[in-house]
Amino acid sequence: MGESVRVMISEAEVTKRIEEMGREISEDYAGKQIHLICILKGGVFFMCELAKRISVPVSMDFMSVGSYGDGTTSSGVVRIVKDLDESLEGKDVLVVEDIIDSGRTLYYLLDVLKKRHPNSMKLCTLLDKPDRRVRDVRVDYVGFEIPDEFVVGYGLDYAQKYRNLPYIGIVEGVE
Ligand SMILES: O=P(O)(O)OC[C@H]1O[C@H](OP(=O)(O)OP(=O)(O)O)[C@H](O)[C@@H]1O
Ligand code: HPA
Ligand SMILES: [Mg+2]
Repeated sequence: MGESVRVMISEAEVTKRIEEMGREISEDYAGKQIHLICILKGGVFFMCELAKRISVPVSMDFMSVGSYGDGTTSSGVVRIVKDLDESLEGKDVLVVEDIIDSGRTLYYLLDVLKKRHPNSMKLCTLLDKPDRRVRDVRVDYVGFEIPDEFVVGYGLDYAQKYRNLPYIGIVEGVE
């Protein structure tokens, strides 16, 4: 059987939820500036859509942390592929992710970022897959809680494919 993608969360549903999250975040950070940190590559679509719906001033930086390679399970070894350009000293940092799955990526990353003395640090993810958690990570903003399925689209890949799908889908017909 060939590989195919079935829609799990439609483009309209994702857009509506991101609008709500943008409003909630803007209220919570009223009077402040948010330093958004995008975790590449998966976080990029969500971060762009979210940033457009935040009404307080934002600055942005990008970091790439890899552990999945081309498979559907994490290797468990997290490494920084590209570090941030700017210091976090005194900033109100909001880390933006596409998905929290085992929690390994964020567990490692939050530990690294906390040591850089931000004024505050919160975590925002489009998708949360709690059934697969092996590391405890406190998430402040969650778009959707999803079941234990390997998903693609909206930044999420399977072997680097499908990131550009405008919805969240389930890959079928793969190991
Ligand atoms: O909670 P975890 O089990 O650690 O999984 C979540 C992480 O894995 C994916 O990134 P990946 O390492 O595949 O890099 P990518 O964003 O470039 O695809 C995803 O974008 C998250 O960053
Ligand atoms: O379900 C997933 N899909 C794509 N990439 C991922 N990285 C962690 N979990 C996933
Ligand atoms: Mg990936």
